Amino acid sequence: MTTLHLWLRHEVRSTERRTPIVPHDARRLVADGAELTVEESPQRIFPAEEYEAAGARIVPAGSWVSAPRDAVVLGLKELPDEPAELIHRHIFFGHAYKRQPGAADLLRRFAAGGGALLDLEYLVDDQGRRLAAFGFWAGYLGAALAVLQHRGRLTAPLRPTDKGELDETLVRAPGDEDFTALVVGALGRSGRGARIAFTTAGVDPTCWDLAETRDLDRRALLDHEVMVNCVLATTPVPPFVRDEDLDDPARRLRTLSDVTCDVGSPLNVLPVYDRTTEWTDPVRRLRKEPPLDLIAIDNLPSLLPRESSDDFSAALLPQLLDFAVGGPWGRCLDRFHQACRELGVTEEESGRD
Ligand SMILES: NC(=O)c1ccc[n+]([C@@H]2O[C@H](COP(=O)([O-])OP(=O)(O)OC[C@H]3O[C@@H](n4cnc5c(N)ncnc54)[C@H](O)[C@@H]3O)[C@@H](O)[C@H]2O)c1
Repeated sequence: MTTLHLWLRHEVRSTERRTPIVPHDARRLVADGAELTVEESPQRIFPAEEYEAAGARIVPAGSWVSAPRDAVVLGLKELPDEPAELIHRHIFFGHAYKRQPGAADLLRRFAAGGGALLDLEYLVDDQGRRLAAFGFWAGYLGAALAVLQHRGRLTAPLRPTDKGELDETLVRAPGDEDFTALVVGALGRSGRGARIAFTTAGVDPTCWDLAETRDLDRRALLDHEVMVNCVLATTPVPPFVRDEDLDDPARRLRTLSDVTCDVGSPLNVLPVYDRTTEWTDPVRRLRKEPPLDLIAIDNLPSLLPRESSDDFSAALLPQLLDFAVGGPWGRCLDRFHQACRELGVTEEESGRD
């Protein structure tokens, strides 16, 4: 059996402090016989020294481009624009299989170099269930920001924090008024996170999932003052909120937090806005009268980099310890080849399969 050589890369996005493997789990990989190389990274929440103490070799940021060809490069988010040809197997969220902008260009780089994308979004068990995901903390933060906004306590710009500090701001203070809240997609990962954040804030939300939206009671939805959308839509459904609902004088909804952020997609259940909000400006007023504020941040878990990395890494570790040709990684590779075919990207014979 060949030894896995895993190469943890630096993230190019400067606000990305998360990591897919934390030092504690790096130690397990090394103990299991994996060779682990870790790039220095100024913003990663865990310093390189902790990986070194776990048995990893430390190398400069971005040096994966000259890593041995058999190294598997591990990251979370986008690669830099260079090199044009990608010769390695890369594990990260490629966001390239739903015809996103730049998808074909990325796949072409892999095809040109004979490398492959093992997309973390498509690392699934034999039932198709995701094996490692950040959803819980996305929902937790989506609900937490909605509570803070609704109570007039959200300050911008947002900055990464830890759960203890965040929870202190969530605890109900004297003078905080009761409000009604709704979590849609409540049975999923992010829905669970949202429910727990509401509980921390002393709010008992209404919880809806597929059964409750099948015959949507939009009036009941609009009667909630705060709504957090956590659905993972796979087929188009009637929108939960429409433009005309925003103009409805009877609407009680004041704060809308969209964790799903499917803006622009045909599957979008909240087609009432056209762009996400940012850490610098997390809230956008959609209507003045009655007021409605939107929060739609698409990188929520990065606001709790330590907790979200710990959870993600714990889920990914067993898969890395069993990095085999078939199984979940085989399915990832099949999905990569399928995406190349769908986008008309011709792969060279890489002899990798
Ligand atoms: N904003 C962010 O930073 C961020 C981060 C991670 C994930 N996400 C997104 O959050 C969404 C949810 O992710 P997840 O990991 O919680 O998914 P999940 O699959 O664990 O849960 C989704 C839930 O939505 C429910 N659902 C689907 N369609 C529904 C409908 N029409 N009505 C009611 N419920 C419905 C499902 O039954 C399920 O319980 C995804 O779109 C994901 O991409 C956003």
